Amino acid sequence: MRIMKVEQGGGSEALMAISQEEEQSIERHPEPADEPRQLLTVNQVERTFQVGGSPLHVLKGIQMELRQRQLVMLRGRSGSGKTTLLNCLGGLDTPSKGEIWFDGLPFHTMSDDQRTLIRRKEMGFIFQAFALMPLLSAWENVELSLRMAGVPRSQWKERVAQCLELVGLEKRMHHRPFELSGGEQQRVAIAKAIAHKPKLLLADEPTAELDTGMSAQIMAVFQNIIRTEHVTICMTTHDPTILEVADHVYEMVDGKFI
Ligand SMILES: Nc1ncnc2c1ncn2[C@@H]1O[C@H](COP(=O)(O)OP(=O)(O)OP(=O)(O)O)[C@@H](O)[C@H]1O
Repeated sequence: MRIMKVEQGGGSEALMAISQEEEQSIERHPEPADEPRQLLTVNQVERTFQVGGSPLHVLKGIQMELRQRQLVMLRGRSGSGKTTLLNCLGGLDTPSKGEIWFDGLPFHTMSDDQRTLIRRKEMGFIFQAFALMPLLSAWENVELSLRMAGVPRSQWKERVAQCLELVGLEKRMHHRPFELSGGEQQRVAIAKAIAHKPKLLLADEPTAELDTGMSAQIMAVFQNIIRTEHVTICMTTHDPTILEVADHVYEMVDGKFI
């Protein structure tokens, strides 16, 4: 049995026990070598919430796939279900029906602890709930992410410098969030989310608070990290001006893709 730290909303941490047997019981089911490489497959996913005693069907049979090194966008009106889907993809929530396969792992049948383990090692998040720590510098924020992911301390310095450079913040490394612009803060959030070399980066409205110029810069950073870090990015957006850089756009209306 070992004890690990897990993130909670608002950046706080909790201790969670993960048994060795549980770690070992996570079996991957790799795809046959002759098929194209998919990172994530979503099969007929539904998510229903109970609200005031009645069911609210938020996801109504979602079918999608993410391949390695793709930039995929989920677009749709407020309330269409984008965040709910992103939460399911990241294992923060589980579907009521259907399957989610992440890199050969059946996310839909795994325990919360198993999903937490995979999430910490193989996914990065740019969500409000995983926002920057306000009293820590850009450098310390990225370092914290490596500490949380269990990366050996000896690797921190080089990796933090590399990530801040990747997002173009090498000259602002020691600034704290309130000393940075909105776009720069978002770049720290990106550096923090990719520091532990995840396979999948999930971002909920990463350009929502930014003007057109800054949004374009963030998209350029995304394209850069796909090229250099070989990560797959899935993000939600309302912004029609950034859609052209996506490899694929899923349009969501009332819990379904159209
Ligand atoms: N835990 C929950 N319990 C009950 N209803 C929920 C829950 N989470 C989401 N919903 C409902 O599901 C619907 C879709 O919400 P969701 O946040 O996924 O939409 P969205 O497309 O991301 O919207 P926005 O663009 O405004 O963020 C909303 O009507 C919301 O109220």
